[in-house]
Amino acid sequence: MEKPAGDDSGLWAEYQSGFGNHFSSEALPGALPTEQNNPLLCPYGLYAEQISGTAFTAPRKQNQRSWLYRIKPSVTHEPFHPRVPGHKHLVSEFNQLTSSATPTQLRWKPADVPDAPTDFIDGLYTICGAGSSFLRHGYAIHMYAANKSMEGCAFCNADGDFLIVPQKGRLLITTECGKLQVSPGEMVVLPQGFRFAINLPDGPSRGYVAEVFGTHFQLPELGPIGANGLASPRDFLAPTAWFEESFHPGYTIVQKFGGQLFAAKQNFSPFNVVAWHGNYVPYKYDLIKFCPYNTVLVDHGDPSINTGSLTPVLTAPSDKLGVALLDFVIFPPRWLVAEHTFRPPYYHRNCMSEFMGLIYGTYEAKADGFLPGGASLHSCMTPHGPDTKTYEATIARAEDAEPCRISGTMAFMFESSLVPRICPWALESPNVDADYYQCWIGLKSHFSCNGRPEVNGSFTPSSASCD
Ligand SMILES: O=C(O)Cc1cc(O)ccc1O
Ligand SMILES: [Fe+2]
Repeated sequence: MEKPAGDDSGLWAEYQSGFGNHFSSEALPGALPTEQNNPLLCPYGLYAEQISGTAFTAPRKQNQRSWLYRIKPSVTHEPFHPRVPGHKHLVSEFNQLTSSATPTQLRWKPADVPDAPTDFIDGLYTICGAGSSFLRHGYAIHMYAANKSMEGCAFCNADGDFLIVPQKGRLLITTECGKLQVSPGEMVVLPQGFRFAINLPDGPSRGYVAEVFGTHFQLPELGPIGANGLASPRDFLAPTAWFEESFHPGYTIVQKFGGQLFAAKQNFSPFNVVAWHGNYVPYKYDLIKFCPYNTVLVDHGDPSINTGSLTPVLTAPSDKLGVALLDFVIFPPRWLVAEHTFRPPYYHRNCMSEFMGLIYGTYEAKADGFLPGGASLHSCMTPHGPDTKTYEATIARAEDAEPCRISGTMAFMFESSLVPRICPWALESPNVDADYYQCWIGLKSHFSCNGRPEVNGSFTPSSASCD
């Protein structure tokens, strides 16, 4: 049970801990049928309803479904119609009509939260992505900037799972399984199909969203690390049953279906699930609980689970062994101890594409310009690495690098094997940092044919060749 920080109104949400568990929860005693899933008459006169997150026939290890026992079934609504007003900035199919590709390094300054009343749905906008929600393969990366709670409506994403990373402002999320309070520094997964409503108790709010089509997030394998470390299953928190019975004329279900919003009216709250059980559930995780593993002698390990400073919290797998559709990776506070090693991220080109965001603090590879709430995108094989200031400062103190602690920072990466296409409004945004490339242009040659590289002195280009 957790008390919301800064909230003296009492407990807002109660949780159950674990990842991938078969949870069960009831808000009224005896509301959960215990002998079978689908009794002829459910306790309290409830309706039984299943939500399936995988095909019925998916292997048992991957199979995800939950049984919801509710006052009225979710089918009790008028027909869906395209929502008016529509939403022009959501994409779930990435092709030449919706988005474009560029290999250039991209960086965005933090977006301002709009002054006009904007809720989570209207404040959501797609940055980039790959594949198609219709074909059940791919992902979209969105951001949101909003200032007001959703009122009289619930959102349902038929396209994929949302992994939300708030950067500013708490999210009070009511779901069919119960409530979740998510603060900056935490993340939350709202799986495909669940209805939810987001309240913004702190007003101006913004953050990042990864959406995966056709698969779900799972914990990565630990390999030689052993049975413990990285994100611990018990630190994942799922809601407990919570319901309201309200006559609510004009309540709207807003369904994202193929990137388009549809609306359907009903006269009651969809948060009418009195009891539920199953392993298909929303959940949250506090990133500071992550237990990173890292280099203890030399070199900057590869950004992989075993050796990197870069360790996936969650991974959405592709069909290729060891290759992610989308990894969620964090760069948490930790000790750097490597000897005679360039400790920041190395310069690199990667067949995977890297979208990064910063929740708070500064990121070790960028002395300037990568700000909390901002973002960067380095697509497949696009070169990138530390900016000039970081490089020069690192080699200037190379001789006496003591163990040091990176503190007060939380950066993250959505890393994918599918190459993203970028939405036009993201490319044309006034927040695009047109001078991003300048952060590397100043990297000068330290090359010297004759011995040790010149580090602090001035460098004179030489026409001599070394052989
Ligand atoms: O590009 C980045 O900053 C992310 C990153 C960090 C790191 O430590 C190694 C590789 C990598 O892509
Ligand atoms: Fe990188």
